[in-house]
Amino acid sequence: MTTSEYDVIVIGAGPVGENVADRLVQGGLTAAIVERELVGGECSYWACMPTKALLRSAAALRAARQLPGAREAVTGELDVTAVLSRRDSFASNWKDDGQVSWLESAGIDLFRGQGRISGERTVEVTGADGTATTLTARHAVVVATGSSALVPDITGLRDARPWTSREAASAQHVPARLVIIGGGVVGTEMATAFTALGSSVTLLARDGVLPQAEPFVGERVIASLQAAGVSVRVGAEAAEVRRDADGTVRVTLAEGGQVEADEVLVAIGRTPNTRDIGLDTVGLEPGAWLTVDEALRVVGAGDWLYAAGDVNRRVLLTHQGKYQARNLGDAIVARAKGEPVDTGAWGRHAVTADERAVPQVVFTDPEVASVGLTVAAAEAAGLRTRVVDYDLGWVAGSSLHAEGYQGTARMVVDEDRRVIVGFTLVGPDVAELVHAATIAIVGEVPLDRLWHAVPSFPTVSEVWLRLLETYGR
Ligand SMILES: Cc1cc2nc3c(=O)[nH]c(=O)nc-3n(C[C@H](O)[C@H](O)[C@H](O)COP(=O)(O)OP(=O)(O)OC[C@H]3O[C@@H](n4cnc5c(N)ncnc54)[C@H](O)[C@@H]3O)c2cc1C
Ligand SMILES: NC(=O)c1ccc[n+]([C@@H]2O[C@H](COP(=O)([O-])OP(=O)(O)OC[C@H]3O[C@@H](n4cnc5c(N)ncnc54)[C@H](O)[C@@H]3O)[C@@H](O)[C@H]2O)c1
Repeated sequence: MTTSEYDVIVIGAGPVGENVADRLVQGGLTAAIVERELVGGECSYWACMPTKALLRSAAALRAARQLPGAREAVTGELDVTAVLSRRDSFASNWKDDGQVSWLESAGIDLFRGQGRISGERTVEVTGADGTATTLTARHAVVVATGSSALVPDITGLRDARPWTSREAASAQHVPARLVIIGGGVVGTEMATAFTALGSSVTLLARDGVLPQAEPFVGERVIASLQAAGVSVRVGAEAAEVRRDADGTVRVTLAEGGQVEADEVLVAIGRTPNTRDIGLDTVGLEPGAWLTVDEALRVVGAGDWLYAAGDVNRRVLLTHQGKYQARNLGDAIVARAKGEPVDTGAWGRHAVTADERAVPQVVFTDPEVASVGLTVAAAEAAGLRTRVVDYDLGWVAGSSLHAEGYQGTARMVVDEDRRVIVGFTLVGPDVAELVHAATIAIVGEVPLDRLWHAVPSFPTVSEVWLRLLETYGR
């Protein structure tokens, strides 16, 4: 067994772990990172990147088909082999050489293997060949071990060899029939992708489609999925799953009836990767999400253990995890150097945006882009709100962008402060519009000042002016 000492040890080299380590080294500390699979984590190989690659070509084709002139030039169908091959390259063919080189260039030491906390400021790494290395940290240990797909206890499901998001994102063939359990982000994105790739898709959305979003979002996505041929079963619950000897999967529904498919994808949320990371050695419960305070310190574990990214359950998104990583990395550096740390609201080391301004884009057809609070969330937070909706199809830029453009924008205003606290867009290509709303919310820009932020004509962004006009001056 060998022992090495670093200022900080990071467990998990996903996007969050990598960014924490980078900030630490840029701040002058030494950092070791421990990874048991591929450097780059879920996002690079089985989540964000490959799924968006699966979706993008079909989206471009749809966009061309919505425009006279371009439409006539599209004479063929989606080339599924080319899409899968492009997806493979976006997943770096499931090899992490590029990310390993980046770690080297950033001055971060990589230890491959399962990392387990084995006491205060100590992490033991067990390599694939059984070799053990003990790492000790002068200042802190950061857990950034992420999350995995949650597979529920539905009778027969595990024996039916279900797909999780991993198998969907890395699929090497397109099943003729796909049944998806869960109407959330993974369920709707994968229904969009696989129906475009040629699968006959059934979506079992027990709790509705994208139920966390503004209600008009689910309505529009359901309509569009149905128009694309997806069978959307709102309220349907899978009670039993069986795979026949010939490979056919049969999902029996709680309300009666059966859906037959070639593959079943489970997309009902995530579970934290904390089962085997030595939490018991520091008095914490293995398998639980790690609860953190405003400084991202793990509650109940002393002042040396931090958790960032999916594993702390604050926000399960790459960009928000990386935001936590940057601010946490800088805070650890500041503490190590005896410099002041500011975790007060919007402070340099705070993660205030996690509560007030989380942007998310769902790459369905149409796209959904939102930031901040929904009306329901704003009211639950006790805010006196005014809601302004605008039909994106009425904006000159939208009608130029696509024939028969359909979409909606909603602005939620805190009436007491006259600032925007929530913004939701649904419509073709709205993804790139949401950052303006993020800036307005984070900057707490008063509505009176927003009248001076003039959107270019004729762009879809002119919806900002229309929303202000509808709100009134
Ligand atoms: C299908 C899908 C699509 C998604 N699309 C998007 C998207 O478009 N945009 C977006 O913002 N988010 C998206 N997400 C969410 C995003 O993938 C996660 O929020 C992000 O990956 C979290 O990063 P992380 O670093 O916290 O964890 P992870 O990416 O899960 O990385 C954790 C790393 O830790 C390693 N690890 C775990 N335990 C140990 C251990 N004991 N020892 C050593 N190593 C360990 C793992 O192998 C892994 O490499 C998507 C998620 C899914 C499932
Ligand atoms: N574009 C993106 O930003 C993107 C894309 C994919 C995933 N993600 C992230 O990955 C995470 C996981 O996505 P997800 O879709 O698995 O989770 P999710 O929480 O978005 O959706 C899961 C859905 O399944 C439903 N559900 C829960 N238990 C169920 C059960 N037993 N039977 C049927 N339905 C059930 C829930 O009500 C929910 O609507 C999300 O938190 C999301 O932020 C992000």
